[in-house]
Amino acid sequence: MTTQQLTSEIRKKNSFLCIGLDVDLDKIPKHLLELEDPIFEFNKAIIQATHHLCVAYKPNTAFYEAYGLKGWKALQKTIEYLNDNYPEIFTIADAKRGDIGNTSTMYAKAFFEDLAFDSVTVAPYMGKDSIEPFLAFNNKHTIMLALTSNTGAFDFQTQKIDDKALYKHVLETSKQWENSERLMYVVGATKAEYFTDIRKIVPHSFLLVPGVGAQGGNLQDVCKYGMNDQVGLLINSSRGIIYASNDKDFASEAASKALQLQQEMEAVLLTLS
Ligand SMILES: O=c1ccn([C@@H]2O[C@H](COP(=O)(O)O)[C@@H](O)[C@H]2O)c(=O)[nH]1
Repeated sequence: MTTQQLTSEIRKKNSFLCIGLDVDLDKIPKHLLELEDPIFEFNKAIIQATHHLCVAYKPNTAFYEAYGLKGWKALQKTIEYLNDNYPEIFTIADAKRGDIGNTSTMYAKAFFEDLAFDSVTVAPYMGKDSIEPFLAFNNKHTIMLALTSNTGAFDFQTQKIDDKALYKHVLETSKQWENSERLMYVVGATKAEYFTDIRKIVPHSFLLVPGVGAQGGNLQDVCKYGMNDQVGLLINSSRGIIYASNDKDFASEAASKALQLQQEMEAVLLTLS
């Protein structure tokens, strides 16, 4: 999917919501556990109830890898279900990969070719030759951690090298890499006060913004400081939506939570036009 297609979907749905599919078998409704593939059945019900309210889904691969082969199969079925039924929806494998070049190429093949995700998250720590193999894939997007939502972000990311915060070095340096127009960046919603500086470095890039909902990030502040003239934001909520209820009404309750966020987004978008 191209960024133009993503932007047009945002305009069509008046939404830049990304729903995180972080499935924890201890948190999903008990009646699903009797089914052959509870993880996929949970995802399918959430997707059916919310697809008209969001433009992206983001399974975090940790929640699938934790269940071994059956978890990986559920991830595969989920992405196939999305691509077959909702090809207009942007898909993100939140896997935070990155390694020496030949290994990164295999990670990229796993997520872009085998699983056919539109994008994958990567960690910048190993530098240019660990990320360029992902960027080599046409019409795919590589979403690099810039300033994360957790408190540990202050351990390294905001520390200064030559009087400049490390996350700024990450943003500036990555812009020089081959096919850097295929990069997007992760910036936590809990770091709203940093968005103005970040937009000075990457004014046109899409930012994936986790941390709204369960982590307490503020949607209005993120929009105020992080939005560009193409919107340029994908705001993620996982637990705040998918675990709105752990009873038989889980999908409709998830849809209610997604609707609240979509309506807030629509109100923001109206002020732009
Ligand atoms: O800085 C980051 C990077 C990734 N995440 C991931 O996003 C979701 C957030 O889930 P919530 O339940 O909405 O808090 C989860 O998969 C994280 O691993 C992040 O939170 N912060």
